Amino acid sequence: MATTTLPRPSLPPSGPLPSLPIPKTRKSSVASLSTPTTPSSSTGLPLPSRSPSGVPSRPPTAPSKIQHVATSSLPRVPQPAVGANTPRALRKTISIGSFPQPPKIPTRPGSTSSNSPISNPSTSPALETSIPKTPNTQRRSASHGGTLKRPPRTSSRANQLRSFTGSGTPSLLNGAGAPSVSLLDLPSLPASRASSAHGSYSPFDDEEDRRGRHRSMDDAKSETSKGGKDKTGNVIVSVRVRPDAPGNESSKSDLEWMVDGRRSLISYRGREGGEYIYDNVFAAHDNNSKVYDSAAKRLVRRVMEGYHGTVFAYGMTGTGKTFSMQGTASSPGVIPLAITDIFSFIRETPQREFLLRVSYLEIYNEKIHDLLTTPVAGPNGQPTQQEEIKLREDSKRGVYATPLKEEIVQSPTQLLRVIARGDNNRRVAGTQFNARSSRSHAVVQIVVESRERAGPNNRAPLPPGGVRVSTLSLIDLAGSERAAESKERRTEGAHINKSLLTLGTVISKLSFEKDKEKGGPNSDKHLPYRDSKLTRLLQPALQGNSLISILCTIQIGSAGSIATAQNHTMETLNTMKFASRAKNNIVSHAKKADEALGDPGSRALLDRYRLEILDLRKQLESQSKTTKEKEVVEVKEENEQVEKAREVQQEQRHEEQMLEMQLARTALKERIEHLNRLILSSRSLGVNANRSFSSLSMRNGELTAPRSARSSTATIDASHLNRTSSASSLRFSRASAASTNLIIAEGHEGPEPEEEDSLGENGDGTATSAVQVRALQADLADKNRYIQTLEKRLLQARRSSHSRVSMSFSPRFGTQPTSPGEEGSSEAVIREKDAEISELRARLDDKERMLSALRSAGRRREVADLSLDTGSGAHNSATLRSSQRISQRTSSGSGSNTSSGVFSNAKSSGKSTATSPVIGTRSPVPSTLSPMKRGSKDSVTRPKMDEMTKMLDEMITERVHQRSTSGTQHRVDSGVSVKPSLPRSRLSES
Ligand SMILES: Nc1ncnc2c1ncn2[C@@H]1O[C@H](COP(=O)(O)OP(=O)(O)OP(=O)(O)O)[C@@H](O)[C@H]1O
Repeated sequence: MATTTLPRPSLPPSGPLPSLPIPKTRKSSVASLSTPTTPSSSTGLPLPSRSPSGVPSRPPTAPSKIQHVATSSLPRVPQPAVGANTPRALRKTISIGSFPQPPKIPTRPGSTSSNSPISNPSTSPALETSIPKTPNTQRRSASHGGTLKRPPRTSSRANQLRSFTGSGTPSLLNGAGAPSVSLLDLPSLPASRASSAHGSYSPFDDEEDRRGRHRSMDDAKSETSKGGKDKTGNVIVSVRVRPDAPGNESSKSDLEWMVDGRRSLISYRGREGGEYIYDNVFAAHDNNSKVYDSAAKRLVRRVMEGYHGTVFAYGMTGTGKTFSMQGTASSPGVIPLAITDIFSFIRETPQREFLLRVSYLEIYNEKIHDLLTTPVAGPNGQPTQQEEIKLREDSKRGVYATPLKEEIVQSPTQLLRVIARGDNNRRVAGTQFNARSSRSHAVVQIVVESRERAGPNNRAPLPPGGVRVSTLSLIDLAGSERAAESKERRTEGAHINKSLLTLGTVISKLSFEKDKEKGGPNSDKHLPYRDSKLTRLLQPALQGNSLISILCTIQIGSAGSIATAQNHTMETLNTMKFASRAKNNIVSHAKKADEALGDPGSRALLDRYRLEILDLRKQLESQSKTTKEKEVVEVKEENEQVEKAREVQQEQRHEEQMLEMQLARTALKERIEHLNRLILSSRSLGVNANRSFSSLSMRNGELTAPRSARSSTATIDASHLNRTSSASSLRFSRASAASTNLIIAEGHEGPEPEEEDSLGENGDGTATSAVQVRALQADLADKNRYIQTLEKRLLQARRSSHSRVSMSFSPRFGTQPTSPGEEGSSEAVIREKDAEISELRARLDDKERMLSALRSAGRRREVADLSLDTGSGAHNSATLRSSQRISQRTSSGSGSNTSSGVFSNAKSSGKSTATSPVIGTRSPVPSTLSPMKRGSKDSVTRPKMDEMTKMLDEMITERVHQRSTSGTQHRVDSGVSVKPSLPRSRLSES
């Protein structure tokens, strides 16, 4: 027979999640939820009545009756007392309605309920000898021809296989058990039919389910009142009969079986025949939905409420275990329907929050494989070996496989996909009995975490109450099978059989546990959980920590051949016995899982995630806070920086401005001081040595003679008209005008320095000083104005180079100081001014020298005059002096109007009618001097005067020539317009 092993897809493995825990609270009590079961009552299952030899008894005439009785109207038949010593007599059933009520089954020989009409295969004397052999012994026997007798053929197959719908027999699964005993009979939340994945639910089912439950409970009550069987309650054992393959002829053996689903009874009339009553019996036509509803639905709901639950399918290969657990698209099995219910429950329980994680493993050839982890291809292309998964045990988690991948799921579809992925990875192969036989035990574990949802007013970090963690294990066992043809199949089969045998053995020996509790003779018997991975993994459940639902699948059809029929019968009987032992021996003390209170180290992801979420939220908040603060700080800093920069800029600008101002002020002050110094020295020079020439002033950059000086000069001129030649005066005037830019009238006879001095010294000295002071003041005012003008120009020059100067002085920009050229322009102006001042000083010096020369010439002339005018000239001189004094007095009193004073004085004397000697105009010879006098005087002194004048003229001309050259040069160089007060025409003349 060709066998194929489905290849596993090579997907990258994902990191394993924490392994699934299996709580191990073997000795926990469920007193609060269910009344303790006594050993006798815990055996609960009505088992087939057996003959003393151990062969189940069967009613000899039942089949013929069964087929004619309507199941709905079946009356209950009084239950015969069957005990260990009950004679092996088949219960005679006239009709289904006459089937007896399920008897109480004695748990062990000598038990108080040993009068149960149905004996326990594992404990009844009839089975004492056979049970140790089962299942392997029996299988071995069967494979060697079988030890079981062939049941007598009593009826036709059609009649025998007739099953009865409706559940007249009390069972835990269908809710018929005593409500106070079975957790699985506790009222559950109404089923959410609408949530069924494939619409397998219907209102009819609901109604039927309710009716069935009510009916069953009534039955249970009546049974209890009748002293009927007790049940373990938390363990549900169901048997499902697989329909025969279409086209198979019915064999005689088929007719020996009778399946009564309504009463959860299977009757076998062959050898070792009898009646087997379970919690549920599903006939061939029962669909997966019914199987789930009756065998697993309540268990799943209990799991959602916090109990651990285990559902597993057990049976011979090809009998429909996988079909029952997984189902098909049109008929979903226990696993998909459980998933649907899980999410329905979550939807119906808004007061709690849930977290689901799922793992999927298989035990293949006694090795555990993670079906959710896909092996990765190694360097040689071959898939790398998966890390070995081991079973571990600790007090908190019980027995668990590690490392095992767990996936958190959030929807039924997601969960179904995960499981489908695991199914794809499961090892299946074709065998003699199943084209797609599961070669491994597959365990789906769904861990349900739940906790009370926090109310809107709850401000605690975690919701009140802890996290409850429960586990739903859905196990599809590999089928027991006979030796296969291929070595691989044989090896697989050997492992499968071995593990199943161990499971059977453990379950068989579970009765010893009861003994232990009671201190019975078998209390020291060892339970070989560790003999197989399967039993080791199931240990917590088998020890009673979990609600258990066992679905045993059988096939009673002959499949066409006698050999097959024989084989089937033996296997079916073995399976049925296994189911009976499980029902009788497994005691579940399942209780709700404790709520782990906010333990971060606990395996409850809900708590860990909650705490992590809290932590992350805090981090996020602090981060966003920090970010905000940072942003604020950054903005602040930016603003501050901008503000600072602005302030710095402003400060720098201010500093620059201040510096500039300071510089300008300093420069101006210095300049003023310098100029003042210069002025002072110039004034002092003028006052002390050059009184007449110090009165030179500058108006608007032009050197002019102050009026006082002019007037005095005019006066002097007038007084000296008779003594100076017009030519020399003219020459002097021209020379001095050229050298000093004085505006002196052409033709004006130069002043008589001696006379002037004598006027000051010998005449009205006070008046002379006042005139000089005024002249100096005017001169000073002129100079100040000139300085102001210069300062203004300096300021303008500074302003024009403002930005460059700022840059040069700004430390921020680090630029170089102002270029020498720019600075030079200011300096040039200053230099120029200095030069001008120097020039002026030089001119003053010249004038001084000229004055000295004139004075000495005057003295010499005076000496000459004195020598000539002996006696006669004294009167004229005195008169002249007198008139000069008057004139001087008048001029000093009139101030600026000196000339007019002079003229008025001249008019009053009646000596002068000539034009006034206005400075700046050619002044005619004063008329005060008579021509005769002048002529006589000139004739005497002319040679001397001419000589002196000539000498002076030469000196002045030379000097003027030098100065004019240098002055012109200066003016050209500096560009400063120092206009000569003399008109150009006159200058050119000079
Ligand atoms: N109740 C049923 N109704 C219809 N078909 C069924 C039923 N039970 C089983 N079958 C069919 O029988 C065949 C074998 O069933 P399945 O593979 O579920 O057996 P198994 O017990 O899982 O076998 P194995 O132990 O070898 O895996 C399948 O084709 C399945 O569809």
